[in-house]
Amino acid sequence: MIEIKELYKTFGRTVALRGITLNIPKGQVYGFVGPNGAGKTTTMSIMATLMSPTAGVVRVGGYDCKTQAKEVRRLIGYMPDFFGVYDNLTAYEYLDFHGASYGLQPQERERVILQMLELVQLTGKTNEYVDQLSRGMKQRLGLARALVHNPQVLILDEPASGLDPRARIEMREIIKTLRDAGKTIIISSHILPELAEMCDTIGIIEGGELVAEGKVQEIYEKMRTHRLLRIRLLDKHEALLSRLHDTSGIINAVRDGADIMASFSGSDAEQATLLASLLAEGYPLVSFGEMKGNLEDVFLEVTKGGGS
Ligand SMILES: Nc1ncnc2c1ncn2[C@@H]1O[C@H](COP(=O)(O)OP(=O)(O)OP(=O)(O)O)[C@@H](O)[C@H]1O
Repeated sequence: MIEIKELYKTFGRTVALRGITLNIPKGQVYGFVGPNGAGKTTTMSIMATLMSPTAGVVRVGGYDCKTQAKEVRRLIGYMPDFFGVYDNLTAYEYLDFHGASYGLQPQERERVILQMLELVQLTGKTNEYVDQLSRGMKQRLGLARALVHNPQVLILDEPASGLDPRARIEMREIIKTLRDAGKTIIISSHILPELAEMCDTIGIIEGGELVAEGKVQEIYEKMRTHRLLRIRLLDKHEALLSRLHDTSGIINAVRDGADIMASFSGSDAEQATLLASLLAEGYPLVSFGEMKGNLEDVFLEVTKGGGS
């Protein structure tokens, strides 16, 4: 449904995108993850036909975002990361204005707007002024706006940013409903564990490049350069620490209460050998296990030193 090929974008001397290539099949939820300035907004703006690429091609539903912008716009709903100021417009009027700009006839518009307000749980705020809504409500209204013309593809730029935990959960639930309705969704965020739960595929972008892509677990496996071991023992902690510091493959080892945490760059076989040796050497081990990281750990590892 979305095809990005060798996408480059420069702003003067700043190279914002350096050859991004990705494909998003119909009905998929794709999470775009990266630090500030990585290029998420730039990529999404190009998809939304608001910006032209310097080089490369972006197609939505087979239409070229640069040369067939009108066709692309019919297919997409875009929710930018900033919500503009709309003095003196109620939530209803705001959606009515956008519905009209998509050419929806008054009767149809009314039906769709009421349906959208219900979807984003703003039915009770129909006649409230937009500027008086909370940030979470404004974000939901922005989502309703993006949906007014029933687009097949949704491009959501950090829809949960600045929201409190409860508002984030509400936004996530709405996005799940849209996913279940078969929309193709591309969503960017810094809220990594939430993306992991919602998305089929995650793309990690840094410095204008896609540095990893795949299912959450695949990325984790692919990008992991070392594993974190948690070793619990009855005593001999200091002895084990110095033993580990002299062990090849151990990058670092620290004490954490009754446990020792060690980062280890060896293979499964080397890990098995280490465990067997420690037992043979008489360390009173209670447990020896590998800690599974979440997407946040992967992200930090992948993008270390980048962004902010
Ligand atoms: N209009 C512009 N003019 C000049 N430079 C720009 C412009 N838009 C973006 N950039 C630069 O392009 C790079 C990518 O920015 P972009 O906004 O796409 O990142 P992002 O991943 O969306 O970051 P954030 O999470 O902060 O929104 C940054 O270095 C940014 O400063």
